[in-house]
Amino acid sequence: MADSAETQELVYLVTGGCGFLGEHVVRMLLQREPRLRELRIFDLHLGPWLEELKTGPVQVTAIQGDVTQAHEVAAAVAGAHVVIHTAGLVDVFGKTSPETIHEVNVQGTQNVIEACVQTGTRFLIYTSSMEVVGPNTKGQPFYRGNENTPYEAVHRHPYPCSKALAEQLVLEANGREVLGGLPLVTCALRPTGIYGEGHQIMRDFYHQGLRLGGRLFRAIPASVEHGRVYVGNVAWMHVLVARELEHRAALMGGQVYFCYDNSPYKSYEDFNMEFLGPCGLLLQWLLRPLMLYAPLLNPYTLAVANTTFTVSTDKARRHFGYEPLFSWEESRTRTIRWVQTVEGSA
Ligand SMILES: NC(=O)c1ccc[n+]([C@@H]2O[C@H](COP(=O)([O-])OP(=O)(O)OC[C@H]3O[C@@H](n4cnc5c(N)ncnc54)[C@H](O)[C@@H]3O)[C@@H](O)[C@H]2O)c1
Ligand SMILES: CC(C)CCC[C@@H](C)[C@H]1CC[C@H]2[C@@H]3[C@H](O)C=C4C[C@@H](O)CC[C@]4(C)[C@H]3CC[C@]12C
Repeated sequence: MADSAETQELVYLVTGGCGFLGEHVVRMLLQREPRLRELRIFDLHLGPWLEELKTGPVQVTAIQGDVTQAHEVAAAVAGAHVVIHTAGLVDVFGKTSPETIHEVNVQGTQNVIEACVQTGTRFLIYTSSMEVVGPNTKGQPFYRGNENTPYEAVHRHPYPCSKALAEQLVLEANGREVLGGLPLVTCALRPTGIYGEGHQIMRDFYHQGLRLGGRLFRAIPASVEHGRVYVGNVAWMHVLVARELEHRAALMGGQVYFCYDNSPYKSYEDFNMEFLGPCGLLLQWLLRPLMLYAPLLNPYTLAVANTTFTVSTDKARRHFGYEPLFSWEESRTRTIRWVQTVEGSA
C-alpha cells in the first residue's frame, strides 16, 4: 500500500466496471495498486455497490456512459493514464441483434482507441476472449494450446466475430502516436470461460438444479475439456498488465495473453459440479437432457460446450511475472461460498 499521498499519482479508467469481471478488476485495483489516485468506473449501468468504495483513500468516480458514444468515451478517458476496456455485450443466446453486438464490441472499442489517441492516454488493456481463437465452426479441438499453437480460427457467430475484430483493432493501434507525441501501448487478454463470485450462468444452473429437486442432467460427454479460469485471477492479470505495460512496452505492446490459472481441466458440467456439488446438487444421466437446457442452447453454444478448448501456457509469467493470486482451492472455496449466498440456496 502507498505510504504517502505523493506516491498516489495514477488515474485509471475501467470500462464495464460494473460487470461480472469489471467489478473484480475495480476491487482488485483498489486493493493492489498503491499508486492509484483516481479510479474512474464507466458503465452503461452503474451498481449501487459503488457507493461503499467512495469512502476510501482513492477517488472513485462513477461515470454512467455508453461506449458507442464517442464523446462520452473521450470525456471519460481524458486525463487517464491507463484504460482497462472490459465493457462489452456478452450475448451468445441471440437476445441482442448482431448489429448491436458489433456496435458495442467493435465500434465501442474503436471509440476507446480514438479517445486514447486524442486525449494522450498511453496504455490500453483490452479484455478479449478465448473465442477469438475458438472453438471454430469445424469443431476442431484445441487441446491445452498456447498463444502460438496453430489453429484455424473461423467464426460465424456475432459475438466471437466482434471480439476478434475488436482485438485486431486494439493490437493494430499499438504504436500509434497519442496527443503529446508518445506511442500508444496496447495489449489483449484472452480469458477462457470465467467463473467465480457473480457468475450469472452458474447462478442460473444452481437455480435450475434446485427447481429440479437437487439434480442437474449431463448433456455433454465428460471427455470434452472446457477451459475455465477464476475471475480473481483474471482481474489480477489485468492489474499486473496495467502495472507492467509502461516498463515493458517493447516486449508487451501489441501482444495477446491467454488468461490462465491452476483450475483443473474438466468438462463444462463436471467443472460446475466442483461448486454446485458441495451446495447439494447431483449430476445425473437422463435420456434426452437437452430439452431441459433449451433456453441456453443453439448450434453455437452447443458447439462451444461440446468442443475441447483448453490452454496451457506460461507466456504471462515470462512476459510480466504473472502467477495466479488465488490457488485452485481458494478459487473453489470462494466460489462455493458465493453460491451458498445466492438467493434460494438450501
Ligand atoms: N464471462 C466470460 O466467461 C468471459 C470470457 C472471456 C472474455 N470475456 C470478456 O470479458 C468482458 C466482461 O465480460 P463479463 O462476463 O464481465 O460481462 P458482463 O456483461 O457482466 O459485463 C459487461 C459490462 O459492460 C457493460 N456494457 C455493456 N454495454 C455497454 C455499453 N454500450 N457502454 C458501456 N458499458 C457497457 C455492461 O453494463 C456490463 O457491466 C467482456 O468484454 C467479455 O467479452 C468474458
Ligand atoms: C449443459 C450444457 C448443454 C449447457 C450449455 C452451456 C453453455 C451455455 C456454455 C458452455 C460454454 C460457455 C461459454 C464458454 O465458457 C466461454 C465463453 C467465452 C466468453 O467470452 C463469453 C461466454 C462464453 C461464450 C460462454 C457462454 C456459455 C457457454 C456457451
